[in-house]
Amino acid sequence: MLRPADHPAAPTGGTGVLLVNLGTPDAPTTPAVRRYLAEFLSDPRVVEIPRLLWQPILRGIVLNVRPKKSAHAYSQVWGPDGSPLATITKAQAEGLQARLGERVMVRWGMRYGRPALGDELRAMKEAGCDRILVAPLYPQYSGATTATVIDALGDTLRGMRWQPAIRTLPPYFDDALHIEALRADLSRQLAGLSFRPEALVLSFHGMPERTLFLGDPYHCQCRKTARLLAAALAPDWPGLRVEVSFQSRFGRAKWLEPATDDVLAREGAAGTRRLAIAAPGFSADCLETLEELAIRGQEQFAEAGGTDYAALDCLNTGEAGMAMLEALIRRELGGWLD
Ligand SMILES: C=CC1=C(C)c2cc3[nH]c(cc4nc(cc5[nH]c(cc1n2)c(C)c5CCC(=O)O)C(CCC(=O)O)=C4C)c(C)c3C=C
Ligand SMILES: [Fe+2]
Ligand SMILES: [Fe+2]
Repeated sequence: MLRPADHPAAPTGGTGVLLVNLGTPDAPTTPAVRRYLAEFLSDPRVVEIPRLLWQPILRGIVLNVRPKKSAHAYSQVWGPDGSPLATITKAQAEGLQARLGERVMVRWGMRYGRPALGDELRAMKEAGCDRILVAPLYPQYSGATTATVIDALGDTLRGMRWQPAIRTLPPYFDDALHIEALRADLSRQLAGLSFRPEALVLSFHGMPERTLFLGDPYHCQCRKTARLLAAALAPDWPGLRVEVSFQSRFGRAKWLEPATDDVLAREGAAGTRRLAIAAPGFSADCLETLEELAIRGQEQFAEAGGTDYAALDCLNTGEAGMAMLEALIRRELGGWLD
């Protein structure tokens, strides 16, 4: 038994911020994507089909078919430092560290794959953080994203004898700071295009439609972000028509509509020739924006008759997005910064 004098000297008194995003494979290869999808798609928050029914489908079909297709898609967007989602999230953490200064420790972690958010949280506690703000980088709340980060956080805390105090960043879908960051960043990008778009499509990640009827606020929060952003853009972009769509459908169930690929085809068929698309639900560019919107979206719109197409960047590490992140986090840290 330890006497007080023998007690290991644990550093204390520190404040930490842990940025969390979804996660991504370690490599754009079929085995790495299979490992990642096995973890991601086994989360009952993500696929809400009873385990005994879903696991045989996942192991017997999905994980034999999808990883090869997805690995090809990842290989088209993979950068010199790895997956864009990981590279950008890391750069956001470094940028935030520089903005907040050395009194706060900023780290980043992923819900699925590496670096695992639980490992990061434990490392922060061991380094002396006894107050930690966990910030899921999802502007809109959904059970499949925000809630599952909090679940994993709870699992990690359950394994700790001496837990840090925890705060979590609330969803910021309608926060004036967020809408202003999106307005400023998208305006800057629209002004830099070589053409003037007739329409701006705001594409959000989809969800099974039944989650809306079960009370998940995701759909309404996406709609509200879009409505506020459209109103904020209107003075500088008169006549720019703003449309909302939902991308990345998965499986056979009905997903939120309208689907992004249908909207692009419909716009082209209706005579729209110049179109821009943005993804205000994603805090960092990733497979879903760089491959699905920038590459496949362009093909879909061109096939439908469109001539000019631009997939705009997410907030990433731009000034508008980083200033927003700093302000949201300073506000949430409040007295922890004193
Ligand atoms: C049932 C399946 C899925 C649900 C529900 C879902 C919700 C959801 N996802 C994001 C954000 C991202 N998803 C990303 C990739 C991705 N999503 C699914 C499936 C569901 N997502 C799959 C199978 C994949 C992997 C790629 C593929 O095989 O198509 C990503 C990008 C990850 C990356 O590595 O770049 C993000 C980000 C949200 C916000 C959301 C619900 C609101
Ligand atoms: Fe997804
Ligand atoms: Fe809604």
